[in-house]
Amino acid sequence: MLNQVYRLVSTRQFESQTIDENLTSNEIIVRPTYLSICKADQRYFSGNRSQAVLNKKLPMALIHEAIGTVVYDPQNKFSAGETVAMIPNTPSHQSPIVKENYLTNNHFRSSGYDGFMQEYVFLRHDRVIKIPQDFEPNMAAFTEMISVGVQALTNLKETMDADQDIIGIWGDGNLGYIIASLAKSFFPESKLIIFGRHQYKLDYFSFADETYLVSDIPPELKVSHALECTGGSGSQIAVDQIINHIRPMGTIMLLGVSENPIEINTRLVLERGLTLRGSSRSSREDFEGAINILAKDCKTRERLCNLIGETQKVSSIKEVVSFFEKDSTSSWGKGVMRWEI
Ligand SMILES: NC(=O)C1=CN([C@@H]2O[C@H](COP(=O)(O)OP(=O)(O)OC[C@H]3O[C@@H](n4cnc5c(N)ncnc54)[C@H](OP(=O)(O)O)[C@@H]3O)[C@@H](O)[C@H]2O)C=CC1
Ligand SMILES: O=C(CO)[C@H](O)[C@H](O)COP(=O)(O)O
Ligand SMILES: [Zn+2]
Repeated sequence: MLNQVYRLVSTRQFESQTIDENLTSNEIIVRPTYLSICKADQRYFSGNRSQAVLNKKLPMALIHEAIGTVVYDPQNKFSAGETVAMIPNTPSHQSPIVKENYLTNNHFRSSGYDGFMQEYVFLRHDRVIKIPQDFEPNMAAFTEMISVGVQALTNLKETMDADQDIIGIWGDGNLGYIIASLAKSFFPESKLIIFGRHQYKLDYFSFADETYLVSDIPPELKVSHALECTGGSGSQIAVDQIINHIRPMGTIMLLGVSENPIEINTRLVLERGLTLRGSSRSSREDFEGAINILAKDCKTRERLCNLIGETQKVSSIKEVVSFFEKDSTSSWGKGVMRWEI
């Protein structure tokens, strides 16, 4: 079957390429409908990766946050027209120890393998998951990012000590907001404090117990554990600040992506017995967890709808480029394309 794949070929330039695809019995065909842009997509689109990485990974279809409708399922596990979230990570084997999103020879769509900017997506059965009909589609489009939050909070719960008093989140943007929205499901008794750089963004976190501008944190304030959700150059400052505002033996979850290594004050990490744990991407189990939480808790669903930013129908490559440009300058929320190419 001939399929149009819309690949980024160079900075800010997409091309439609025709691929002849063969459906295997263990695969399903999905028509993408709502596609949500991640900061990782923006780094490729704007060329904010090393030339070596760009040479290695491009041309490549972007987008790893998307929902779609089932077109054909040879195993009839899904009916045509059903709405599904597509899981971007495709592991080639299982491990009793390593979670599927950390296995080495993974294929992660839009990171070396074609993402969801396609006419049709051919996926393994276990890489799609049903989305309840009452989920707002622009919010459901970023189920993957919500599943990343489930993975991070699950990892924190696995690693932290018995002190559950105060959970601190550094980062007042998309990832920080998602994790803050999920935190009460994981730590209902804990106090939630958000640390950000913009008061107008912190104002969205009205459900948190406290918020602070990072330029104005009381020196004596200490959190039990923290999640760093900043990335880029901000993460070095954030991690340094967390180390200075965390209790002994606290756990720091690292989620922000930086192009260059960051410096960490290891002397204080040792002195305070801190644990740093990386958390990246997510597994099918995290998608199931995210959907279960949202299906049961419409308040969290509504809260996450506050994260819907720019939305637009796109029916040409030109409109995709202009939407990426618009998203890159948007001050709040997730940009979501209604895919009509
Ligand atoms: N680990 C994973 O699996 C995933 C990682 N990510 C990564 O997470 C990072 C954040 O993504 P996203 O939330 O979408 O980005 P956003 O830009 O929406 O949010 C980041 C926010 O953190 C603020 N910030 C920067 N420095 C600090 C600091 N020192 N203390 C507190 N806040 C700070 C930023 O302010 P300002 O804009 O002024 O810098 C911005 O408002 C990115 O690097 C992204 O690639 C995203 C998805 C999954
Ligand atoms: O956004 C993410 C997951 O949702 C990851 O940070 C992203 O997949 C990292 O990929 P790359 O190394 O290609 O930037
Ligand atoms: Zn992402």
